[in-house]
Amino acid sequence: MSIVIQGLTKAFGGARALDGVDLDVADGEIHALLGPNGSGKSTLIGCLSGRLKPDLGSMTIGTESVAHFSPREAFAAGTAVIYQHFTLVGSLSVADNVFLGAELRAAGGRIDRARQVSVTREILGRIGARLDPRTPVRSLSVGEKQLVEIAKALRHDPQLLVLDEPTAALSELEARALGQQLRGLRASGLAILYVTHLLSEVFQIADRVTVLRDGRAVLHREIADLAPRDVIAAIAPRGGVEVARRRAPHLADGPAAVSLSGFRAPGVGPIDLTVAQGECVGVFGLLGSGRTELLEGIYGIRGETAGEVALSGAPFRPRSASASLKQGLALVPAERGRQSVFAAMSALDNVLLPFFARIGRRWWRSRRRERRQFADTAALLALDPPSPAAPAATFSGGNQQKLAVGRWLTASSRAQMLLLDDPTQGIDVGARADLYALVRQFVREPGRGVLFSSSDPEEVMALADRALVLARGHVAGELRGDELSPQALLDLAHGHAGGDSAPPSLPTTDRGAQ
Ligand SMILES: Nc1ncnc2c1ncn2[C@@H]1O[C@H](COP(=O)(O)OP(=O)(O)OP(=O)(O)O)[C@@H](O)[C@H]1O
Repeated sequence: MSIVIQGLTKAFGGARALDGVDLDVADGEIHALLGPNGSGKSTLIGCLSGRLKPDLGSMTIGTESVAHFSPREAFAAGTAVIYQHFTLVGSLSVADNVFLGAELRAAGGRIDRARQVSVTREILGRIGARLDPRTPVRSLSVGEKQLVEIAKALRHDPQLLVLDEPTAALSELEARALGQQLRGLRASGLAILYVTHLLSEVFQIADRVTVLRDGRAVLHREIADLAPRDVIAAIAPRGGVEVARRRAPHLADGPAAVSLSGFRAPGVGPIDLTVAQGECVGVFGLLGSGRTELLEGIYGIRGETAGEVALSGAPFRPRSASASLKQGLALVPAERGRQSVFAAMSALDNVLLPFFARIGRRWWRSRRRERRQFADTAALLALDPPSPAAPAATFSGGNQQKLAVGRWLTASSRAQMLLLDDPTQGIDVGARADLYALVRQFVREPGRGVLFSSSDPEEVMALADRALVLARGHVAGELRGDELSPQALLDLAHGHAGGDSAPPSLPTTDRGAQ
């Protein structure tokens, strides 16, 4: 048994993020760790990596059993963690990144670049990655950077490799390739703990699964003995999003909430598109298809745009976030951490931010009303913890995303046209269903429209009335009514015109089917 965790307990203030968790990962096993947002997954990784000190319990890696690790001890014991956010230096080569801080030196103290390149090539070969170790990291795709992170971890011959939502930013093909590489590593005897929200991945690559809820392990079983619905039931007893659950599309023929004609922004266009009032339109595309560029272009934060845009019939020129907000056009960007959540501000301030913009610098604020508004949003989104005063930084990743999206869906929202870029990244299956319901409720109010982007066909199926498919910055097609299916979305996104020329084995997507 390579790693055994027993009775791991960790509280923040009075709240137990981990409450007596037992978990073991065998050599040569891929063990999936799932659970709703805020269930303790990152806390558990923090304890394994030495970033956090558990209050109780023990961790045994190999033969060494400890109550807590320092980061250095965790590393020495053979734990390597790969986070969602890369730790690479763009200006350095792949090999220099792999050896950063632990350079190989030739006699005389000079860095032995030739040896670094050959060792890196050998490690990359081990995971089947065809990458030149001399390439600067900045010119690599997201998927390739992920491989460099893995190579960097493997250089230290870890016993346990922990991956924290590794496919969140990957395209479908990259995610599939990563799956294969991990299977290769499993065959070499490595223990792998794989944190994800995507059930499709779990069923494709994991041997066993542990589900955490409220800091406790509520399911711990061989994957072969489970069906997806068993795992969903463990994560979200109230009910999660099921595969291709399709609502009746709203066939909007009312006035336009937003219309684009010959619209171009850097990396995308020309696009002709109308989102009618009352309509929720999905922009589907793989990574690099131009979906983020389109949304940010309309919002006015992508540099020069061309073509015509109208908001509720009135001509509009995208130029800045503040100008857009004034016109009732709001964007929730894809990278919440960097762009839209104010880490040091309280949860309440984060959610009610648009409302404050409206009342400006007025001295008067009704704390009671604010708290009520916050409580409504928190309840609707199952925010965990639902505490208004807690700084956003103390919320789990998925709960921060709820703050970012929830702020525009509150009763106080002044947004009429909402642009949502990959809105459920990092959000668990239960909260995802809540969020979809809220977006639909938002768009039912008079005059409103939603344009969202996604790389998950199931998300488009669940949320969109109609879908625009982008590929390489251009419109590959539009799907509505019965034409809209996961296969049709993927076919168009991959540049296949018809269903009979489908790309090989399609169940995987970069966000996965739920
Ligand atoms: N530094 C901190 N201070 C206070 N509370 C914290 C801190 N870090 C985590 N928590 C709380 O601990 C609980 C577990 O959070 P954790 O980040 O481990 O969840 P998670 O399962 O990784 O969630 P997600 O799927 O959203 O990433 C949450 O209630 C969170 O708010």
